[in-house]
Amino acid sequence: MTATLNPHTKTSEAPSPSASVAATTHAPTTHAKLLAWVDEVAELCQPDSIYWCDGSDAEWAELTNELVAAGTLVRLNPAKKPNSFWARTDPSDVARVEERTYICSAKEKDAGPTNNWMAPDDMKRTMRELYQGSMRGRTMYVVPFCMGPLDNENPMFGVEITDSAYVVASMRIMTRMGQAVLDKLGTDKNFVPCLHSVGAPLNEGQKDKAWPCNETKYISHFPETREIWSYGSGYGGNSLLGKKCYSLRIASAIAKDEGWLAEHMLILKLTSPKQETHYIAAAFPSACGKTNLAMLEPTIPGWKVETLGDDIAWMRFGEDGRLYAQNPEFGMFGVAPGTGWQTNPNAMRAIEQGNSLFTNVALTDDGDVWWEGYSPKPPAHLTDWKGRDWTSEAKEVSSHPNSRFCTPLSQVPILANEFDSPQGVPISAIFFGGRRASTVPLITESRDWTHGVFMGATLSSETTAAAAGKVGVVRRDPMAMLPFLGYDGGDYFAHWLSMQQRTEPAKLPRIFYVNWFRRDDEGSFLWPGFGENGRVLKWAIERIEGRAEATETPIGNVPAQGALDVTGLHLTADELEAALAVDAEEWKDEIPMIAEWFGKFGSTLPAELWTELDALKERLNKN
Ligand SMILES: Nc1nc2c(ncn2[C@@H]2O[C@H](COP(=O)(O)OP(=O)(O)OP(=O)(O)O)[C@@H](O)[C@H]2O)c(=O)[nH]1
Ligand SMILES: O=C([O-])CC(=O)C(=O)O
Ligand SMILES: [Mn+2]
Repeated sequence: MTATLNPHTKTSEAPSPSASVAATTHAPTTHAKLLAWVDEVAELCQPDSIYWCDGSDAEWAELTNELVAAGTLVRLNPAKKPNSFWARTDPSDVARVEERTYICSAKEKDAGPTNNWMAPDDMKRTMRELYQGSMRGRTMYVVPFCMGPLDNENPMFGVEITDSAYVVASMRIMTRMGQAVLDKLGTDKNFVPCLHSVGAPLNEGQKDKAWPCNETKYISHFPETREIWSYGSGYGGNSLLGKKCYSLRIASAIAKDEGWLAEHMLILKLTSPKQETHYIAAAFPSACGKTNLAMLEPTIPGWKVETLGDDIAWMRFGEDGRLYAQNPEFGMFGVAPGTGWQTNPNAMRAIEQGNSLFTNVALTDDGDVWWEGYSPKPPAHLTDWKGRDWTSEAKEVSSHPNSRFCTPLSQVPILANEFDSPQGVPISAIFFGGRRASTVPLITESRDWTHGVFMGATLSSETTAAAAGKVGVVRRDPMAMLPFLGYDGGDYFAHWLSMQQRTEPAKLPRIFYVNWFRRDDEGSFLWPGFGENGRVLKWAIERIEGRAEATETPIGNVPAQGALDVTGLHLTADELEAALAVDAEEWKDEIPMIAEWFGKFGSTLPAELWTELDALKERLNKN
């Protein structure tokens, strides 16, 4: 193993070793396939050295020290945020790049109409050229990781090779990683190879940038061979390959083959004052409230939420025929702006304990972080996410709208004990939700599973800063998976519908559609959201328990008058009515948009969904 992790400390007179030799000589594994792959990548990318990550505290300390020395990280004041760091990216590398994300299935039709596609051989040829020598002057890190608990019956292994120490540090927070994973991998277990390079080789003596990246970016997935190749970006969803790339895009393809679901969902445990417990999974598009709902502090007395996951759920059938969910992740990569003591106190409590990376937020003069919504008033002076002086007079916000905190889930004070359970937790309800200023009511209950799948398949939301591109444009985002589907969307809907054949339909979770983001004519949110969303969870659970009243509408069941608990809430009757309203005219306007959306999928769109659309149309016209 190389003594130092940092290529920057390499003296210029030291000759570059032949990397491929180093790969196997000191490897802490005898897994032949893994060794061969590491050799192959080293030969292609030509790093100066190879380092196998063990996941230890000492390694974390060394990595972060070196990132501080390189100017990528700034150590925060330990009295404010112990063992934590501030990172600023290149201003061009701040979010997922959906335009540059590819599903390289063997056949184009298998990627479906919502994904970019290139033939696997063509993509590999293109990317091999880019990877050629792309790690020159750098260390190549080998990061063995596992998505989900290591004691799962079939642990889901991955190995990420990266030339970014920032990625290694982030992967240590986000996944179970290091020597324990290598040990479990043994000599021949399967793993998903994940190759990542920032695409910024260093010539002899060339000074590195604090945030190396490349204008050319590719985030490529090979669903049949279960491989991920990423190039050019160091940012979150583009570079932490265990997250969206593996746990959603590749896992969704695996799940389809094996009869389970890999979804963009939070998982929470809800306990009523009567000590009834229910587990709820909820899919909202990026930056639409998953982390917040997962950690909610209900305002209604006696109700309790505990967290299991804030972004991804893998759901498999248990022996009892119910769907059991597990969070494959180990950390949070949460949206910073808007996270504060008023909105998400549990996230703040987790962050306070430190051991975190903060990316593209602002830095205070006493070495703490700040972002819009962190506290009601900003400090007098900040260093903004671009490294400039910032005061409240500044025209721009201090933190990028997609700035993030990366924090261990173990620090969430309300983490449920079942978090590590290899069985997962049985899901009672699934919520689909989006960010819609109009049309979509606070909560609607589906009529049955097929109707619930229709709700998910037609889910729409305004785009957010979580992806590069325009913000605030309404688009269809089926099951909040539009950017994360590893195969054809029509086949995906069919897979969802097929759950009814895999168990007794009564055992499936009840599906609801929610919208925290409806606005009045002045543009203010109609519903206070955050902790008040506990009231909506309560109604859903009481529906399942058969205790709450609903009114049937053309789009599904909404809370009957008085059924939603609004005790103590400062909301006028008009405001409540507006939040819950189903406006048939607005919904009639949705019909052609849904028809156009469904039309995109051609023959793979299940006929049941067209039938649902026809039935909705009919109900609206009768209205
Ligand atoms: N008005 C309103 N805003 C909310 C609510 N819940 C979350 N938000 C805001 O929505 C933004 C994103 O919330 P998150 O909970 O981080 O979203 P997410 O779905 O976890 O996002 P990703 O991590 O990108 O997948 C933040 O600015 C929140 O403050 C709500 O109930 N009402
Ligand atoms: O993947 C990312 O970069 C961040 C994230 O959680 C999302 O966009 O949903
Ligand atoms: Mn989140």
